Amino acid sequence: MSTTPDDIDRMAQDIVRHHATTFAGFAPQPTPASDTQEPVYQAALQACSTLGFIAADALCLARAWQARTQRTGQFSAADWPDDPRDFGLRLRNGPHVFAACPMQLGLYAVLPDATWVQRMAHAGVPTVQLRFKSSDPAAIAREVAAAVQAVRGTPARLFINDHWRAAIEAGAYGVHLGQEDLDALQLEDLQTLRASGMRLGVSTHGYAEMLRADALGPSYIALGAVFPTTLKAMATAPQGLGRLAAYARLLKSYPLVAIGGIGAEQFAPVLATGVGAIAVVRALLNAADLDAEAQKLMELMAAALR
Ligand SMILES: Cc1ncc(COP(=O)(O)OP(=O)(O)O)c(N)n1
Ligand SMILES: Cc1ncsc1CCOP(=O)(O)O
Ligand SMILES: [Mg+2]
Repeated sequence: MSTTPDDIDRMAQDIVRHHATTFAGFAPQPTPASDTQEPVYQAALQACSTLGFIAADALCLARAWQARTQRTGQFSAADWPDDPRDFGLRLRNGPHVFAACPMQLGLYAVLPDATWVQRMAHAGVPTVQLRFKSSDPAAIAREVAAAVQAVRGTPARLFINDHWRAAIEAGAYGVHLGQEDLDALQLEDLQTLRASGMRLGVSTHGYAEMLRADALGPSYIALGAVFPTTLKAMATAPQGLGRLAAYARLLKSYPLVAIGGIGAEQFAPVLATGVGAIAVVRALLNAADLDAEAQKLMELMAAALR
């Protein structure tokens, strides 16, 4: 007996009913055109769009729902897909595998200059990032070299945001690149970066970007923005804790970093999703007593990961 459009609607409604609470707060999105007649795929595409996933992410989820149904021989509306096999993830088995970093990067301070990097590394923050926004090559080289010097003698791992050539030059621990940064990279650049032994962290904001990141075999994957942030204009809505938990289940074999709008009050619920690190900007930069705030955030992290 063939599946009718009403059957597909019923399956989609069943998915939405099971997951509406977890993924509450997102405006329904238009359902993208389906490139297959497969009923599970169509139902999942419709449901995930209703739940507010953007087209690129709803398509990934529909493929995964369909792949799992095929793999297990059973359609389940109740279980959100979170098996890497159903998404075709490579999990660091692909051709571009970057050097490993610890699963728990801990408190991750994203900082505007080398002076800040020095202060936070000496306060004991385990992971720091120089996020120095400049297009002046001499200023970039100077600041990156100063940041590398600033962490000397401390155990802090230093990631350089954006400026990957300067990071290689100065001998940083790793680099952090976003989706637009990846767009600007040639294959040879990726090869150069990997061959340098630098760790690579990649920003993601949903399923399609997570799949793109996974194909590179990065050292860690950043997930955000979890909550609204005023620090950076985001192209995607704040993802919230429900999505963050689903992303963390799917990517549990990677070191994961949550970022965006996270302050002390959110540390426990964010860490409960399974991520091993929280990246913060304003929570540190706006603190009245910087060193005390860094200690407090590190203690919150240790308590939650204990
Ligand atoms: C840990 C971490 N996560 C995300 C970002 C953002 O990177 P990107 O999307 O490239 O944006 P810019 O920071 O370059 O404006 C980050 N820097 N660090
Ligand atoms: C750089 C960046 N990328 C995603 S959110 C963000 C800013 C996070 O800043 P804050 O912790 O102050 O919200
Ligand atoms: Mg960037």
